[in-house]
Amino acid sequence: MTRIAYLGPAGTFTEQATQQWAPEHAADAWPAPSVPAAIAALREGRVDAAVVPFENSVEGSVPATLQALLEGGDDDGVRITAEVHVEVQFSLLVRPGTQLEDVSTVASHPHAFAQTRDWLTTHLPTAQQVPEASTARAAQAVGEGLYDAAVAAPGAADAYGLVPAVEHVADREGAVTRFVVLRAAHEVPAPTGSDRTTLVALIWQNKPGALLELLEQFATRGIDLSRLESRPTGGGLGEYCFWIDADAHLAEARMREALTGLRRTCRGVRFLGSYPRADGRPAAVPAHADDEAYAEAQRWVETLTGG
Ligand SMILES: O=C(O)C(=O)C[C@]1(C(=O)O)C=C[C@@H](O)C=C1
Repeated sequence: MTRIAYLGPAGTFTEQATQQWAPEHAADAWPAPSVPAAIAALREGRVDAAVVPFENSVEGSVPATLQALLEGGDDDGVRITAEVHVEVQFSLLVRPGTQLEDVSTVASHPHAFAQTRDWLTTHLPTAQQVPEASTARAAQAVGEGLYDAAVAAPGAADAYGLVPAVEHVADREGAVTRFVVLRAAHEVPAPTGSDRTTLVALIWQNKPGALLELLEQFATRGIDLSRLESRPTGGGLGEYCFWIDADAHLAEARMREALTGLRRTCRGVRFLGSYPRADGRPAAVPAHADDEAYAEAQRWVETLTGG
């Protein structure tokens, strides 16, 4: 039995991701009130896995998740072990009988507001927007009479006795949110040939070429990057760290070499996991960068002293 924490309450997109990832355990999963609470439950051993939102194809990364992951210090053993993609659709949910013209307060998750901004500006220009911890928490609060409407997943309506006033309120159809499954104790799943590694690198400030040097660690080893994002460290204006998704696995020689290069040249490196890609796209490994090429080169170096 795998005990899972997810960003709750019931009816979030994160719950959908949990059902997709572990259908057999999802019914018993714990709906955490926030992303930090889900990750804290994992760190404290109260659950075996935590499912949290990571980034969205329209609005980008989820700051609460990135921040909570970094709070683990140098290495608390928390690892991303899987990713799940969920297509997100939004409805405007209300209590039965509420008309659109009666709506003066709308609640939702900030990422959901960002994805329905144009619709809300056009159709509810004077309504007050209230951020909540999740879309389902917003729907629950509407059910409790705290707000008039919630922007949430269509499926959240049933859980809280609501009905859709309007369906499909997203500004862009086909948006996808990427969720990650976290586990503790340094767990790294075996390579599959379609893997990603997530890292955070802190470069030396005011060092010309520091970012180029960071990128070179991957480029010279034939590793494709699928994501590179600079985010403030919180330590002062102008202090940034880089979030990196690299298309390679820790078990591969090219990735291990890149990590040693980062360790030597950066101010700090945080390894957050190697795990299978949700889309299953096979990694393109140049011939000069596969494990055999590294092994052959190593054997050659050893012959140089006549050994
Ligand atoms: O509030 C939810 O339902 C969530 O699962 C969180 C979340 C997010 O953090 O981006 C997930 C998907 C949507 O993009 C909006 C909200």
